[in-house]
Amino acid sequence: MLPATQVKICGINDAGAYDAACYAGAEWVGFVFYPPSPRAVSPEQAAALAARGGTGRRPVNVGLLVDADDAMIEAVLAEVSLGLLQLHGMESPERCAAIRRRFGLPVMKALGIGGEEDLARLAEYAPAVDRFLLDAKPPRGAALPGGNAVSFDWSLLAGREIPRPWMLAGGLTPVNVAAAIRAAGAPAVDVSSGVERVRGVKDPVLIAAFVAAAHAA
Ligand SMILES: O=C(O)c1ccccc1NCC(=O)[C@H](O)[C@H](O)COP(=O)(O)O
Repeated sequence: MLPATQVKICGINDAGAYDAACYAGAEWVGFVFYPPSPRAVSPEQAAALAARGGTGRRPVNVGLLVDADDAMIEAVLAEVSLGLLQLHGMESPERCAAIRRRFGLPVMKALGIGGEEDLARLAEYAPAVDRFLLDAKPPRGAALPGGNAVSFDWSLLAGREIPRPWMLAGGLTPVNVAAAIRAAGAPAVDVSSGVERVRGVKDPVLIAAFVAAAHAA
């Protein structure tokens, strides 16, 4: 039997969402350390959420950073234990490699995919990262570099050899995630807006529905 598609719930910022992700069996939870985001948490808030127990299997904690300097990463890691750093800004391959080296943690680089030219960047980044998050490009004028509920053409990834483990993101919802997994051949998926009814506020029912749909796909 093929392993189930793995799931990351991004932008966890309250206990109900954290518990729902654990209970549903999500493999990763993402904490956004980017103050302009409505989903942002402080390192202390993330630590308190990650310390919650008795809610099922514990997911891997992912720290989402946007062009963070070393001091910021140090401040986060001083408070919360992370298993993966998600770099969601304009970090170069050299910067990704430097972060991986300095902090000794696996790095996932987020790349916006709009066409073939974006897929060519995968080879540039592959030696410097452990995983890719393939997301939609932010719409023109968007306030955030991710988490914008926008999808891209999933068929761009069909049959493609991606040089690192990867997850699909961008505009996924409990309703479309199974189709997206099939179209892209995604081994893992990431969601933020699609499990919110109000921007920045996760809905436990939608989290459960999303994880169930992805695991069953
Ligand atoms: O979610 C945010 O607020 C955010 C802020 C800054 C950079 C990235 C951000 N989110 C990135 C994610 O990991 C999202 O899950 C991914 O872009 C998909 O988002 P969505 O389309 O909302 O599911």
